[in-house]
Amino acid sequence: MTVSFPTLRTPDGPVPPDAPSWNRQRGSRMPYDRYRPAHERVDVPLGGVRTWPHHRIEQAPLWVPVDLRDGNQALAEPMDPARKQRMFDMFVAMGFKEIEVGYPSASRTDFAFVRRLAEEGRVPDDVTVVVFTPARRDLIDRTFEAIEGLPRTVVHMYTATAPTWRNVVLGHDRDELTRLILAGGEDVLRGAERHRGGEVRFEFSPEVFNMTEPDYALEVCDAMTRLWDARPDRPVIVNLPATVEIATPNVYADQIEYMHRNLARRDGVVLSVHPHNDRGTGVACAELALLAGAQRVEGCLFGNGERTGNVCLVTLALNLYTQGVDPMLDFSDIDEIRRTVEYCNRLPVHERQPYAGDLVHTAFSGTHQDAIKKGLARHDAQPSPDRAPWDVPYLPIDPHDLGRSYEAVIRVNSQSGKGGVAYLLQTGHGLDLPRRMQIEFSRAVQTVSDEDGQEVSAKRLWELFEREYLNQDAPVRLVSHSSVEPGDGAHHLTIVLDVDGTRVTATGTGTGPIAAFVDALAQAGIGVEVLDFSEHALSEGHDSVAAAYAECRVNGRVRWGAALGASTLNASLRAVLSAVNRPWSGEGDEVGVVGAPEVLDRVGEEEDAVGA
Ligand SMILES: CC(=O)SCCNC(=O)CCNC(=O)[C@H](O)C(C)(C)COP(=O)(O)OP(=O)(O)OC[C@H]1O[C@@H](n2cnc3c(N)ncnc32)[C@H](O)[C@@H]1OP(=O)(O)O
Ligand SMILES: CC(C)C(=O)C(=O)O
Ligand SMILES: [Mg+2]
Repeated sequence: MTVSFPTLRTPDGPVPPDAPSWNRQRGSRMPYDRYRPAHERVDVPLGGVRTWPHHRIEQAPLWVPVDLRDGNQALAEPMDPARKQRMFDMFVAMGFKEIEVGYPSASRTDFAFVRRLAEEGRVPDDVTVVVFTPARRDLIDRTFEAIEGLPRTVVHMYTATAPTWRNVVLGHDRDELTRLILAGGEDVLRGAERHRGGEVRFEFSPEVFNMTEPDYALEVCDAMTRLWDARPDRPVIVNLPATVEIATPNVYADQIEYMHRNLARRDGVVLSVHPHNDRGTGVACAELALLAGAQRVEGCLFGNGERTGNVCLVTLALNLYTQGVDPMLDFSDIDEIRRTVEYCNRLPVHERQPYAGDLVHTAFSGTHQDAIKKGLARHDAQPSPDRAPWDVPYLPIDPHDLGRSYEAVIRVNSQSGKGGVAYLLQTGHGLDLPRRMQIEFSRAVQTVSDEDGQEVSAKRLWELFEREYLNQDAPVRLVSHSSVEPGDGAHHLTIVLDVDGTRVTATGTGTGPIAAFVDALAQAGIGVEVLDFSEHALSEGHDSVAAAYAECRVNGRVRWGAALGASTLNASLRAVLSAVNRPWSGEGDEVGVVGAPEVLDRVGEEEDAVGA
């Protein structure tokens, strides 16, 4: 069936003449030619001489969350003071040492929040707050009013420097804009001289740095570090934003390396980056920028921020962590961090958000589940699993490290296989199903999930297991049994059965209790052959003591039975009956006599009877 989408036009332009035969894509009628490639919009420095591809990130940069300013200004409902305070306190608890707390000249709420930090002494001794201002005297003065009494502050001044902003927004050519920026810088200097209280340092951002001519960005930044007398003992932060992402991350890296190599007073400069995520590559930009010489990264938790957001600091820091580099931040309760950010921003964190989304440690698909189950089993077999090297397939990080349990790691739907099903029964109920039984049961589960198209919850999975194997309304039930071992190697077992409401007593003999049971069943007219058998004690915390599984041939059909029991013997006998009783479709399905059975009183030697 062809479905029509009336507003769409299947591309019907020519197939490019040089297209290979395996690619039949045609030209679209989208007006892509309205857009220009990055290399036509900005000069890209460093062609052929870049060094960043050869570097590695071996230590965490200085992380600076800008959620309380850049993130906040992007919210339909900006944070109220309580929300701001809660986020600030969380940043402190996580280990951030430099925190941008707002744009105090922008609103009364921002101003009041900074005042509260100052007046109530809420900034710990080792934390520096950053406040943001444009290069306008009235707003700079107001900014200094806000920080009066704060122990350590960075005053962060910004002005857009790219041609479109110069021409369209600010109406200044390069020289005029440099003068405006330097005038702002002087106002900041004066504010700092008059400032009563603790230390003030300076930060300058040429907004839209990534679209600014490299020589002009360099000229303006050098002018600012000269004006502010950048020195190693009182460094100036030069923050180079990709305010709107327009290029692949390698271009940003080239731009950062160019500045890193050419900035004057480099040892008096903290080189900072501030990527946004318009192309979805904010994280890549930040990482490549670190390779290129950046020392400080501004971003927001879970990537809040204007449009597609700021670079996500959680992803960046945990990317380092999974390389064995200390992120110098604490993520050991990622869900608490996520809840706090969701509360403050009134925005949900996506289920697929790296490291923190609800689904990111979850596997639905069968082969992934199988691999994870095997990987976790191997991992847990090591002496101290919590400290052991992590190498579990499909899980780039141990969810435990983030305060998560393994419970959500495996979830079952129609894409799942035996591994996931077995894992859930094992973790939820302590059952260790034999491999062929896993295969059999997962088919039953798949039939159900295929039919209703939905996820099979752990509760539903257990109901299915009970229905398949532990059914109490079965036609043949074991009422009682008593066994005797006279010492001649033989085992004698007397059983009382309830067969469709009729009591039947029978006695059997065999080399072990199961063989004797099978013999007794045969005497009672029930033919069954036990092909494989296993049992185990349930893991701690489960009420019953034993689980038993029996693979049986009944009426020429092979199927598994299972039972839980207060004793191993009880569970074992009822596991055999479970196989006898299980409903299945097909011909000649009644329970019937098949002659004297040959019984195996052993575990796991049979070849795969059900198929892999
Ligand atoms: C990439 C970024 O995130 S930059 C930060 C952006 N954040 C915000 O804007 C949030 C807070 N801002 C605000 O609340 C307001 O913009 C205020 C209170 C700061 C200023 O408000 P207003 O005085 O009404 O000015 P408005 O918002 O219209 O700003 C535009 C004016 O500032 C000028 N301007 C813009 N950026 C800068 C700058 N960095 N330095 C100096 N002047 C600037 C513009 O040229 C324009 O001037 P004009 O009115 O002479 O044409
Ligand atoms: C650092 C400032 C100017 C900013 O938020 C940006 O450019 O994105
Ligand atoms: Mg920004």
